[in-house]
Amino acid sequence: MEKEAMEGHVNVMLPQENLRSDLPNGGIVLGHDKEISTLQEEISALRSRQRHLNRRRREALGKLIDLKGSIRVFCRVRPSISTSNIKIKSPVTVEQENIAVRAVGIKKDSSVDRVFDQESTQDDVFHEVKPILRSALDGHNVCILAFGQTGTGKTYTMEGTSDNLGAVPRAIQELFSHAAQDTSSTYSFSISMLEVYMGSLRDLLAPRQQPLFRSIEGNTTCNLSILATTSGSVQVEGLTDVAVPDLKKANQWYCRGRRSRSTSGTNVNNVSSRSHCSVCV
Ligand SMILES: Nc1ncnc2c1ncn2[C@@H]1O[C@H](COP(=O)(O)OP(=O)(O)OP(=O)(O)O)[C@@H](O)[C@H]1O
Repeated sequence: MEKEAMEGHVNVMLPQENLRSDLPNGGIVLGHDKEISTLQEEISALRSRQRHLNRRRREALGKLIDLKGSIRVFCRVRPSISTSNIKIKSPVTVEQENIAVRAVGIKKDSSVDRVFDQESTQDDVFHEVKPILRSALDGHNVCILAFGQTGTGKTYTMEGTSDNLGAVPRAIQELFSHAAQDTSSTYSFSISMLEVYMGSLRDLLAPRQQPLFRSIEGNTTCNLSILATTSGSVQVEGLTDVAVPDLKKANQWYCRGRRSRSTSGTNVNNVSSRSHCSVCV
């Protein structure tokens, strides 16, 4: 059984004589010793190959990001919310990388990396987010930011609904699932959540102040400052940074942030692994 497991892992075919259990004079022990040392060599060779391939994959991903640009802009068009049965011609024309909006006789064209039309699904959006998560797991800082005026679908895209999850819960699941599969590295995650609203930053994970009235939610930290460190990275002063040991905990923190979020404004979430890799929404 043990042997089966080892063979399954490194895919090594052993000579038939090593498998015999009736060899005289300690033949079994000697045979297995040889077997173990062969397997150990195979394992260390495979590990070093895996390290080499990982390095090459990271380099390739880095080049891809350089080619595509480290900032990618997507545009998602929300389906029109009709209050009557009258069909109104959509003012928006969508192509793969272009979007044109016509209003009061004026046409405005914009080019972005990818346009998601009215029929686009949460899966379509998350498909574009996935490579960024790979980058985060490799130790790079990444940021996904939803921006738009009220009612344009930021919350829907980022949070989604319980039966149609958005980018953030999917990203958290994806990060933890990759980390669980990768037995060659150790990952540590922390999560912080920020809301940018009316020009100020709010830490959604900071302990609440006692509300004055039961019906009024206590305020969390407001007007946090964004600072640049001497190394050029950006940090938010006094931000609660919560270590997240597992997916369950990550979801708990995420839900806590969600509950405290106001109905309008941009949500910023931050999931980090190993060094400072982050996903902001
Ligand atoms: N792609 C979509 N498909 C279906 N419904 C959508 C989509 N995008 C947004 N909606 C719906 O449109 C409404 C407004 O969306 P949402 O609350 O996400 O906007 P928002 O940008 O977060 O607004 P606010 O800034 O006010 O919080 C919601 O009822 C949401 O379910």
